[in-house]
Amino acid sequence: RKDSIPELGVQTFHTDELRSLMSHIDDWGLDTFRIEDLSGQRPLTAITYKIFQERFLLRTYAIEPHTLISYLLTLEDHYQQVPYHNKAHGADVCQSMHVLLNASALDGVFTELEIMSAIFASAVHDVDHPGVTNQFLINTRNDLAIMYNDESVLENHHLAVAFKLLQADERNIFSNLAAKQIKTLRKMVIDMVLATDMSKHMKLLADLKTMVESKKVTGNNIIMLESYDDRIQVLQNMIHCADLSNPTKPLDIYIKWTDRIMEEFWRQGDKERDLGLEISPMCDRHVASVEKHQVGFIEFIVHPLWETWADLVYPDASAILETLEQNRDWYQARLSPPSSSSSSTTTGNLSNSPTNIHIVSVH
Ligand SMILES: COc1ccc(C2=NN(C(C)C)C(=O)[C@@H]3CC=CC[C@H]23)cc1C#CC(=O)NCc1ccccc1
Ligand SMILES: [Mg+2]
Ligand SMILES: [Zn+2]
Repeated sequence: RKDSIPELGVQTFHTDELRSLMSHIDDWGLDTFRIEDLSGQRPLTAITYKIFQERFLLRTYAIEPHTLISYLLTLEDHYQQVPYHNKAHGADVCQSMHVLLNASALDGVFTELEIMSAIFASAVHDVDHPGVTNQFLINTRNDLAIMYNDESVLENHHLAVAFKLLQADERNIFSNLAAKQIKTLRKMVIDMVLATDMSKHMKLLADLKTMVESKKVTGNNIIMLESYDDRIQVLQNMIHCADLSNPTKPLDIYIKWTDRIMEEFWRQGDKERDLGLEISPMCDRHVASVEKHQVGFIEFIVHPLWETWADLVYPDASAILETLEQNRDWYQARLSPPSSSSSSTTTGNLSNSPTNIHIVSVH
């Protein structure tokens, strides 16, 4: 008996509205929060199912719809209910990767298997995230740090959980792939998820810059990638860009992600305070994070990465880079102290949490 699968993969009382939203699956800035509400709290299943359908991956790899739904629902249930690194973030990175793969500079560059690997890696990349950093797990001698010898502890765990869930027959979406295809997919997914460890950021960016400098394109400006190393390096930077895409989204969406990550950082700070540990940067909710932190994330991490990505796929990511720069200017305008001293008292007592800044900008 085949349980009939709902049209959009999830049970919802808002079929028309959800269908309409999902028709924008190819657009940058899709409102993942709205999809979370309309999909019965199933944003990851709804979004990933739609992308697999849109790219005909079920047909190409003979994936049974109910096997895919069963895997996605279980994967989604293994994302923890933490403020930021939850199923909505997984869904958001998956949809962002889907859009990045559509860059015209990458037209026909990646194989169907590489594309499915990238979508799958994005959907699983933070599964079972406990809402604390690798350093916190290492400092508290957490079992995960012992298990993975302090090396990319979270990212190794996300991968192990994702592949463990595939072992059940009713969830094995890759059961009809050839052995060699499974081997290739597994290696690429591992390489991509491990690349989302922020400690790899500088090396990833340096190699991307080298690639941009020596960029080879075909007649119609399509990037040429000969070796596995070149291909996986681009895919690793894409999932890294997707993971760092919050500041490139429409401002109201970016602010919501910032509110969530700050709450997650502050809860870690609360744990560190209770444990008598030194409180990590940006994690002390009783200290308005110093301005250098606030713009530091965009100035020193997000913008350099997206500027380089935009170079590689020029002009495909120009609008994204433009939004990032507008958002950065918005934050800076609200963080730099006003010139006259008289008004310093009003902004002085506004803690620099994004919500307050938002209120200031509105009123
Ligand atoms: C969405 O904002 C973010 C989203 C994510 C992260 C991440 N940080 N890191 C490292 C760099 C610490 C990670 O390893 C995380 C795991 C993997 C990838 C990136 C993650 C930071 C921010 C921020 C900020 C940030 O300062 N906003 C500006 C700000 C802060 C306070 C008040 C107002 C504004
Ligand atoms: Mg992660
Ligand atoms: Zn992530």
